[in-house]
Amino acid sequence: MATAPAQKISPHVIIALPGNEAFAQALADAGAGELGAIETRNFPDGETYVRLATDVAGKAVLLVSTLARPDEGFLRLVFLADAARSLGASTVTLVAPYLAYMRQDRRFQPGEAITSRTFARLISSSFDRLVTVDPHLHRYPALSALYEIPALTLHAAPLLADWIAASIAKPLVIGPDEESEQWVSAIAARIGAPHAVLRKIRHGDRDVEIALPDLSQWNGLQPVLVDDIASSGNTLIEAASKLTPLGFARPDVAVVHGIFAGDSYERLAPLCGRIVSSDSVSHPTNAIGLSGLIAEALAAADAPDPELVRHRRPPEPVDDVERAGIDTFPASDPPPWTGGVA
Ligand SMILES: O=P(O)(O)OC[C@H]1O[C@@H](O)[C@H](O)[C@@H]1O
Repeated sequence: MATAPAQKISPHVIIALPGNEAFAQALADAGAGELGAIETRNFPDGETYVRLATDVAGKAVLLVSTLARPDEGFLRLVFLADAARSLGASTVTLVAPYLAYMRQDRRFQPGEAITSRTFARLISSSFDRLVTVDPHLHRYPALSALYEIPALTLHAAPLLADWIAASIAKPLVIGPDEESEQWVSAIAARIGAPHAVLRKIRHGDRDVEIALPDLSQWNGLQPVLVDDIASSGNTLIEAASKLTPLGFARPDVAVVHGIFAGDSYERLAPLCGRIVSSDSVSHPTNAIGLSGLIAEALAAADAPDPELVRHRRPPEPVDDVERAGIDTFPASDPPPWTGGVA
């Protein structure tokens, strides 16, 4: 998998949330720090148990968790962040290669929750810093408009561009909607290829309509659809299905966040040539590694950061009972409350 090289070593403790072990390992391999360990499970009543199995006192902790299915692991994430803080971590950074809850960014219907705001507030109250890649900034100009903590916003467009340049002869870079103009123009400029942007009308969560401008001047080029997210996949499916009747070859697809919910990948694949994604969300299409990009950005950000210092909450007093519980029982000898809540 292609990935950008890291420049410097950062002394972080990298802790993977379940399902993020490969990404955390890649971050460690890219020089972002050393892996730490956790123990986590569910009590019989469904509540979440977490334990930091690595000493984090005085250390800068990276909690690595893609947020592709945020509702499933959110409590575990904030429990771990809180545990790290209360056990004396110097900073707790959320590394979320895919950042969830960015698309409900206004009230589309009366009475709706603007979940992007609520989610940002919850994350901001648990972490000192956020690192993410291509968050879906549509109506927000930047994450700072939403998040109360410093946020490193990284961009995968150069990596996607390099994949296209290395893999596709004579590409025509196509964005499926106006929002994608920002990525496709940057990618096309980097590789010296033409680009076009389609028009999308969204009728519902899974219902989109795509209209094409006149693309006849590009006949003979290999279309490559580029987007930030494939969720229901219907944006890409609609776009791909409109191109071949015009005489284009089946388009290749390069997407940053390949969520590919449900059977979307199975429905999209027959319409396309190659489909690749970054490893922000684990999926068989992963071909573009983000760990080097993130490790490099973290190393740069480790230079003294007045913003981070200003936002950092004071260390919390360590709870004696909690420390006794952690210190008294070795990992092989679980504490007496292991069986669940009395
Ligand atoms: O059509 P699906 O895959 O559900 O949703 C992804 C699309 O919806 C937009 O917000 C994204 O930028 C992308 O174009």
